[in-house]
Amino acid sequence: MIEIHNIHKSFGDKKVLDGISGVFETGKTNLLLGASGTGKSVLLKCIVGLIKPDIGSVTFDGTYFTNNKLDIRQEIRRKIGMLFQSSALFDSMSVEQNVEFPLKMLSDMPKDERMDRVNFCLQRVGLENSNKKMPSELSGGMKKRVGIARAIAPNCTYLFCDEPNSGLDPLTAIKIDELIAEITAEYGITTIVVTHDMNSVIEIGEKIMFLYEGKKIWEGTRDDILDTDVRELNDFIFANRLMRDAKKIEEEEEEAEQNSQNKE
Ligand SMILES: Nc1ncnc2c1ncn2[C@@H]1O[C@H](COP(=O)(O)OP(=O)(O)OP(=O)(O)O)[C@@H](O)[C@H]1O
Repeated sequence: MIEIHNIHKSFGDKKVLDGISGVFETGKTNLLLGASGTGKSVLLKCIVGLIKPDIGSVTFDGTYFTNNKLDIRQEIRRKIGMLFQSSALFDSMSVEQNVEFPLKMLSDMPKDERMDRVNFCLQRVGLENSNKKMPSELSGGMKKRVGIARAIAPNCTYLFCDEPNSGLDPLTAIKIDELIAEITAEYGITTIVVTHDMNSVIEIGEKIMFLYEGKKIWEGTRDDILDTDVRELNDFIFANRLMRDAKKIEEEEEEAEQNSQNKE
């Protein structure tokens, strides 16, 4: 479980995060949702320690991260897997070498064990026959899969994904979302996904935190998001025509059910 407490961050006189607190649960895909520029990526960077918050703290499974001693922060960092928006694969390395890279850097595993782990992770993401391929030979979806395999290779406890399905077609995007959610549940990882994609919310939003102008103004699950009465969240959700149609169908079904109950 990751807990954040009263996170504030400004750049000059621009306030980006304004006192955000919350809990990201273990074994769940926790979504950080919000429109462009609301501070999602800055919050993610504060959590992983790439940006230091001005005020506030982050705790990983009860251990303070922010402002703690370097060795303790390094130990937590070793448990973090990151999936970047662009996949960020090393172009000059094969698929296998990309996935092996964090094991070489972060562990003293012998070569044969490393290769077992690489093969296991590639198989888990559905890329068992792609070891020797170069990133330039891969589709966008395959690159994301390699990125996921690389993130989980060192047995991460925490997984951070910054807009993991950006640039993918809708079907591939859903597959990547599902893969992240499956791996999260299977290995009991605490996963945080930054997104502004309502499809992701519907597919994998077990726990959602909605940010608006640097504040958390709503949290809940995909099951209750359509019934929210928070105006800013409603505006965000129903800017999408498909979501407006889904809501209309839901209301019509409820009305029909009500009518039939009244008749009985
Ligand atoms: N290093 C920085 N220096 C100054 N301003 C920054 C810095 N990083 C982010 N910002 C500003 O903070 C605000 C929030 O940015 P952030 O990237 O967190 O938004 P976001 O919600 O992730 O948006 P998007 O969905 O478009 O990625 C933006 O106005 C951005 O310009």
